[in-house]
Amino acid sequence: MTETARPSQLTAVPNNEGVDAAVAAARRVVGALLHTGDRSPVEMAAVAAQLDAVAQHLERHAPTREERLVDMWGGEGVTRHDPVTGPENAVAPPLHLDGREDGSVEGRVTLGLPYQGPPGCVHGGISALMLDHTLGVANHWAGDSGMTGTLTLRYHRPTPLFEELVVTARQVSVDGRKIRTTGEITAAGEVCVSADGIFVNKHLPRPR
Ligand SMILES: CCCCCCCC/C=C\CCCCCCCC(=O)SCCNC(=O)CCNC(=O)[C@H](O)C(C)(C)COP(=O)(O)OP(=O)(O)OC[C@H]1O[C@@H](n2cnc3c(N)ncnc32)[C@H](O)[C@@H]1OP(=O)(O)O
Repeated sequence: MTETARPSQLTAVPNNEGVDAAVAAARRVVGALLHTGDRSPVEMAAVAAQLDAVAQHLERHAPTREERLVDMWGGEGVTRHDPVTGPENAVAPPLHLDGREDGSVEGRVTLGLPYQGPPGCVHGGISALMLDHTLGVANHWAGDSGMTGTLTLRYHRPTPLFEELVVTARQVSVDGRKIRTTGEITAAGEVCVSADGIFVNKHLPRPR
């Protein structure tokens, strides 16, 4: 058998239509607003009015929050709305994750200005968010999963914006309800952040 692992998609594939397309446009707006700022000839009051009109239109036609929560947690929809990979979530970078035959998961992402912490670098909380989620998905891929109990991070070097990051995670052990999972973010082959997590096998009921 060769070394080549057959990747398996662990994140919802964007539809490029419907809400996914609107969310992709919204992400672009968030990036463009931050990039443009107030030192430009753009009439921001007009931009604000346009965006408010869009928000009002959406809110008028939205189901109740309870209905939407049931919808979100139905079927295989669980990866469509999370804040890391979800194509329906404008806050998500989004990171795309694949499962590997060796039991690990891997994703690639390039982050822009909305995720900045130190100058030109990724905010540490964003790195923590991506690692928490990726470790959680690695647990699903391995077969035993749970909620994050303790997540320990080591920030080895600043994580660059505008460069491809590789986020990886793997389940290390299962001891009763306690699951140990590790992961890291690398840039150009160098480890920027490493994570060591204890997850506890517990799942909250899905809204019905
Ligand atoms: C295209 C389709 C693809 C399909 C495939 C899709 C796959 C992917 C799908 C979906 C991926 C989703 C990925 C999500 C990832 C993100 C995860 C989160 O963000 S979770 C939110 C943050 N975490 C919380 O809010 C927890 C809050 N805390 C609690 O609820 C409890 O404290 C909990 C559950 C952590 C523990 O409570 P107890 O009562 O169940 O635990 P006790 O019975 O006391 O302890 C059991 C054992 O665990 C240890 N333990 C308990 N708490 C611990 C802790 N906080 N840290 C470490 N160990 C702990 C204890 O020492 C004990 O160990 P001893 O058996 O004695 O050895």
